Amino acid sequence: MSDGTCLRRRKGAHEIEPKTDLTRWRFSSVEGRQKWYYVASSEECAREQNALEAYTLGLDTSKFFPDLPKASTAQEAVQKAIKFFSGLQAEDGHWAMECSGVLSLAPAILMSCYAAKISLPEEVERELLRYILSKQLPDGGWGLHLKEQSTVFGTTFSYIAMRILGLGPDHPDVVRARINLHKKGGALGIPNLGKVWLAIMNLYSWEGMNSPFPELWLFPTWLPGHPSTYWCHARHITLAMSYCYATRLTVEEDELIQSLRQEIYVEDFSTIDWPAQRNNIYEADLHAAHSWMLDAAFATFNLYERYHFTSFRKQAIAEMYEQIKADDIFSNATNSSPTCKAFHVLISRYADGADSPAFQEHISRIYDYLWIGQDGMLIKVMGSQTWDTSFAIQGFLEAGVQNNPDYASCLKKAHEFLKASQIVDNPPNYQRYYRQMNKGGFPFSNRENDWIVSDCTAEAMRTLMLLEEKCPFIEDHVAPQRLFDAVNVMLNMRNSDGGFSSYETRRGSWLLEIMNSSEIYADCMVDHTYIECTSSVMQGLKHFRKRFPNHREDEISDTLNKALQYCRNMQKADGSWLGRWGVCFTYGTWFGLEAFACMGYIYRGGEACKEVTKACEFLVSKQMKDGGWGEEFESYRFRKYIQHTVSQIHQTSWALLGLMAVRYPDVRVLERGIQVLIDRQTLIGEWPQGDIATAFYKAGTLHYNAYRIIFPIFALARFTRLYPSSPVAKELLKNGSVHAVQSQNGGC
Ligand SMILES: CC(C)=CCC[C@@H](C)[C@H]1CC[C@@]2(C)C3=C(CC[C@]12C)[C@@]1(C)CC[C@H](O)C(C)(C)[C@@H]1CC3
Repeated sequence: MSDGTCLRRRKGAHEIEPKTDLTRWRFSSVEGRQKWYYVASSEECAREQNALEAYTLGLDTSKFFPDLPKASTAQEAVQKAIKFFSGLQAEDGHWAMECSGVLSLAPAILMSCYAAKISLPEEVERELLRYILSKQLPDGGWGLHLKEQSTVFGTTFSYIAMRILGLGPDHPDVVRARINLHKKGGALGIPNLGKVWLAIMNLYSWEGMNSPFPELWLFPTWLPGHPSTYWCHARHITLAMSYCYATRLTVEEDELIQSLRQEIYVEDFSTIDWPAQRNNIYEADLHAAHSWMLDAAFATFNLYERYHFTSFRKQAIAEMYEQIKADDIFSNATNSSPTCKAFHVLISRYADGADSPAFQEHISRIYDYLWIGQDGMLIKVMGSQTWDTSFAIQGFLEAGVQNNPDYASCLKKAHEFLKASQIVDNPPNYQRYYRQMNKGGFPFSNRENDWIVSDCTAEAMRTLMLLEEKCPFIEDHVAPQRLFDAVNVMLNMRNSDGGFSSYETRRGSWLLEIMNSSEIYADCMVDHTYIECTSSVMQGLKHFRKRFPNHREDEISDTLNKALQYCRNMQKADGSWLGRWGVCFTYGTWFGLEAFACMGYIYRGGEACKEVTKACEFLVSKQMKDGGWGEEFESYRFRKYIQHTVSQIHQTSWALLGLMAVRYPDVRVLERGIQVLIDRQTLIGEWPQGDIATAFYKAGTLHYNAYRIIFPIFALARFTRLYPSSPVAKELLKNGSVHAVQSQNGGC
């Protein structure tokens, strides 16, 4: 795939006509809680659509963002981009941009709503259908993510979703999908997570599943393989699936279900040998095969299942319910991920009752995950509110917008938002629920979600500090105690190898990966240590130490030194680092270089330490003919750099940011990259959508709509600040000599 058009199937957004009047959609957000709603045609729209709404929906935005002359320098380009992007800031100060790409999420929510008898507004349903149809592959099927070939999982889920949304079995797209599914042998080859949803929908027998052994939740935590040692996402998905399995939560049979039983299988439903399907997974769906140890464990669990003790089972159900409820309460029913959210909504309906406040709260929180983009409505993989806002502001400040009074209110609002995103207290009795202290941390999305991430904490804390240092007009500063809390939480997240994981400290060992039963994702059982998280925490702590040199001084120094050693240990022989949350070596190497830069390891007098030199050599060796960088998302799966055919805006920005962080001395290299960013900027000041920016767990990809804007802003701004005399930076100095301005304080 060359240019990212894969993100839009059917040759473009507008090939599938919108199913609602797009001008009637409105967006609201309070402290990052996002909500799209439709103003019925019988009602008066209380206000005109704003720039964010019109832009997100793909409507005409010329009255907000008129075409401007093409920028000829980095400075012009960055000013233009900031003017544009500040126009998209939401009313509560954050940037609300799509973070999407997991195609099973909307079908799962739809099945949950179907089973829990929740009716979504008609307009929401119509736009959900548009999105699903827009992602149908030419062969009639769907993958699990935007770059995947069609699979049984993707196709079965989208098929059921289309039927729930009202398309009949003879609709041409449904027919195409069915033919595709039948060619794959029907829905029986669906992986584990899919089997659970089919069983809930009464389309599959619980007998056809390997037992997840729900009693595991009653075992002591020191037992190897206890769920408390899993990565939080693996833990919570296992929890929800085990609860549904243990209670055999199943929707009543109705006409649609009877019909679906005929449609999604090749064989007669009543003749299927269910136990024989437990390990039946279609080849293209399988990304993490069972180990023999897992198969042996399943054989034991399945045997136990036949004779299990009812009293143990009851206790296990009660324990799992308590764990599930705790997450509902802590996360305000948004849960750790939308995958869990779909389960929890349904569990709440069955366990708490249709009229319970808990269930009603769950329904209202479905809207927190709904997002309408140019291809219709989808379920976000998470909101990226805090993350995107932190990087947007870092770029803005690097560009010096604090000196322009026009942006004062934008910066103030962002400051307010970030302040409001910090978690102010630990959840009650959190250790009981295998959580870690989170007081002072920041989430990826917004405070109400309650799940903090190490790098989101570091980036948000640093951004808040930068805002307060650079903007005299921001007076309502964060109390130092809140910054101390952020530092406490980060120090509490140190791993023994010196690095940092994402949500919690690393608990299980690599051995746990052998027991990965997800079948669709690899490397997802443990919260491993990541270069990105480690580097962000280092930059955050380094910045903090400048202002509070005596606060937990020894621990911070020790943490920084050990973290740097971790970075050294993780560097590959070719100088790169493997990034896990962005594609891939380019992303990882950017963070690796920032880590070294913030510790003062930059080029001086044309020389740098060997780690920095090698990393720069690696990046420079990957610079493409046009001056940009481009790496295929498959690099992560194959663990080697795979060259893209087209340079990508986000990767060009990451590579440039890394090189500039360490003051790479050959400015020509930087200028060529910067020129790509200038040339590709559109007339309104944004950049066109490129290829996918994130690959995770070896078999997932994510689409971040903000990355093609925030990272070029950051790179252009850093270039303009560091190399003002480059002819590519500023018009005024066009004839000046080209040299780097060495700064003493590294990239932080
Ligand atoms: C089908 C399934 C399992 C869906 C759930 C997906 C979530 C578990 C994924 C989606 C987005 C995701 C990849 C993300 C992250 C963790 C796992 C997430 C939440 C984190 C927070 C990890 C730390 C990273 O540095 C960064 C902050 C970039 C990402 C953001 C997205």
